Amino acid sequence: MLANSGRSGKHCQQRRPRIAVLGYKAVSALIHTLLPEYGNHADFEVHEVVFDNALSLGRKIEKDGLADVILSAGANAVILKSALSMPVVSIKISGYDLLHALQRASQISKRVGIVVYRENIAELDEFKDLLKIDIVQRPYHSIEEAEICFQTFRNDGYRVIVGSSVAVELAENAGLKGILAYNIGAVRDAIEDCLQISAIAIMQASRFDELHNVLQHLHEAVLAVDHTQRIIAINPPMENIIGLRRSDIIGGNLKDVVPELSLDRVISRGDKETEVIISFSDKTFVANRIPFMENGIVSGAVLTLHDAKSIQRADTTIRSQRKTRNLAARYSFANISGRSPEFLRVIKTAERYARTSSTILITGQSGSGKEMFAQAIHNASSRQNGPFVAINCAAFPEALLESELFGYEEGAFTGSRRGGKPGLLETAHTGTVFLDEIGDMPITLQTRLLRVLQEREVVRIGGVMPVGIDVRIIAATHQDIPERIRQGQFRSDLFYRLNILSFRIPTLADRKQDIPVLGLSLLYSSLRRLGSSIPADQALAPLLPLLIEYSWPGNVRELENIMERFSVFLSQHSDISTVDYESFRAEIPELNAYPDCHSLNNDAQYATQGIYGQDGQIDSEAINRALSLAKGSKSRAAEILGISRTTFWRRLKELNFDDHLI
Ligand SMILES: Nc1ncnc2c1ncn2[C@@H]1O[C@H](COP(=O)(O)OP(=O)(O)OP(=O)(O)O)[C@@H](O)[C@H]1O
Repeated sequence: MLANSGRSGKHCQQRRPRIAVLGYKAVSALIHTLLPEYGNHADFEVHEVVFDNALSLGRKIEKDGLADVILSAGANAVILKSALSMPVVSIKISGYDLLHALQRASQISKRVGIVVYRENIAELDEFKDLLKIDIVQRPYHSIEEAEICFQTFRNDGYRVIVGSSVAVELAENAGLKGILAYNIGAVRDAIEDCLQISAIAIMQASRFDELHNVLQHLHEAVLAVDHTQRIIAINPPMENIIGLRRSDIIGGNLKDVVPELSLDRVISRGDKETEVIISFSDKTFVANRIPFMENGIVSGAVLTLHDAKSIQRADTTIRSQRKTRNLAARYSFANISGRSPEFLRVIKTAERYARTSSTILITGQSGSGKEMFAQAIHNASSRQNGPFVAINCAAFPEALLESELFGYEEGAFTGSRRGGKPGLLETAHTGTVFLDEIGDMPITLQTRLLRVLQEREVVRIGGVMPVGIDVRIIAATHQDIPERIRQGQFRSDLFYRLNILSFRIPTLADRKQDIPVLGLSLLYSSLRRLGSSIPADQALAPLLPLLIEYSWPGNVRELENIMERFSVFLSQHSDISTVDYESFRAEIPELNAYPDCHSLNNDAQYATQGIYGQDGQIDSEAINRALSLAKGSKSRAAEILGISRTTFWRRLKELNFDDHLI
């Protein structure tokens, strides 16, 4: 039997089984007899206690984990088994033992009393006839009751009784002969049971230790219970959430320690519950409750808790990282063309702002380059590796703009996507949000946006849980916001929040000096895209006077448009000398508003030599042409030629222009 006791397993070798014996004198005497046989296989702690003392000691042993199993007998065993959840092995009175004890008793007297705890032994009547003795059974429930019982036996003339170790002790106290009902064989069997149970307990404990070690390194909060909801493992994040130390709650029952987190349902049903939203100590968690099975029976359950906010954040980060490529800003400051002093000032300001993290408001007419600046700022900022998300607030109906910006939870409205959808503010986490045409944002959404700017948190439509976001806002508008505020169309508090840093991009009409350079770069890239080899500068020259005269209500975007149309027109020619400028001019009626322009075909001769003349320098012809286009205004003529006034004057001097002209 010993060989089968499970002590050969790998885990069992880690430590010896610990057996606590809680019995009375006769039991401890038997155990001591067996110690030479079992002392090498297990550590025995023998305590001589009964009833309440046995119970309180048993509780302590269980709580402090002082033994793997308790070995007991009679009343003690009954009491301990009903009160403890740790294993309690009782010494069983076998029929043979009893027969043996009764036979010994019959040699003293033919009238034998049997005193057992609570219940009568049913088989005794058969022994009566077999041994031809008179047997009387008396159950007892307390020491006092047992003492009275022995007095009665003595008064009734009994001389010998058979019973448990307590009974034997009390009988002898009452002047009777006590014979122990169990013999050494029963105790040996009980010790063998204890060794087997301990081996399993040790194996489990070592599994729990491994589990415990793994759990210590997890970020999520984990707690495991056995099938009775006794807490068998817990990790530090869960200790923090519950607010109790591992040593205080391990071994305790989850239902008593933290009833709110009870795993009753999963244990009784055996079904897992995943991603359940729960509230615990004023926080929202996503909980998973998973039962674990052994041989098809639920043997315990695991609870994991994730801070809902951190999940949302991780989700947002994953989503935004996944989309980064699509959400990347294309432009940097290097792509921004323009040399006019006022434009250079704007670029400098924007570059300075890029180094900060504050909200920026860019004003300027439509097409003046607001988004381009926003992208350049993002790319020059510390957020350059985060997403750049742009939305035009004037391009959506209010409800759609709201769901695009703030996102929504599943079921927030009819047709909402399963699992909900994050808004752009969430998607832009760690990056920049460009809110174009903010001046056109409906006032109700302005209120929501203001809250986001103040709290740095977004609540999805239909949701309750705020999600923390780290975004930089760059807003832009062509509207006169102070005027919108006066009209009650814009919240002044939002304006102050947005207007922390601001700059205005001048209109193209206000910086005509930039037209040659901008026109050239736009035409050049457009021709390249079409695969045309026509030289952009030569092709552009004849058109420049017209471009400079034009008022550009659509700003750079309009210039970009016209340059694109021009490049398509040019790409049909293989040689610049064959380009018919008059017919192109007919294609762009808006430019024809320019009153008394020259015939472009006459100017086309300049195209072959570029805007600055044959040798790349501005020659007298070019100057005459520019002066005539500018109706004699020298600063205007300099603008037409795309040079500064100083350069223009220097060139006039070099070319010995008439003094009156100078
Ligand atoms: N300084 C510049 N250099 C080169 N290209 C420019 C410049 N400014 C604007 N653009 C080009 O002009 C077009 C319009 O610019 P952008 O979209 O940035 O203007 P916007 O002010 O944001 O317009 P809207 O207010 O209508 O949205 C873009 O294609 C951009 O590439």
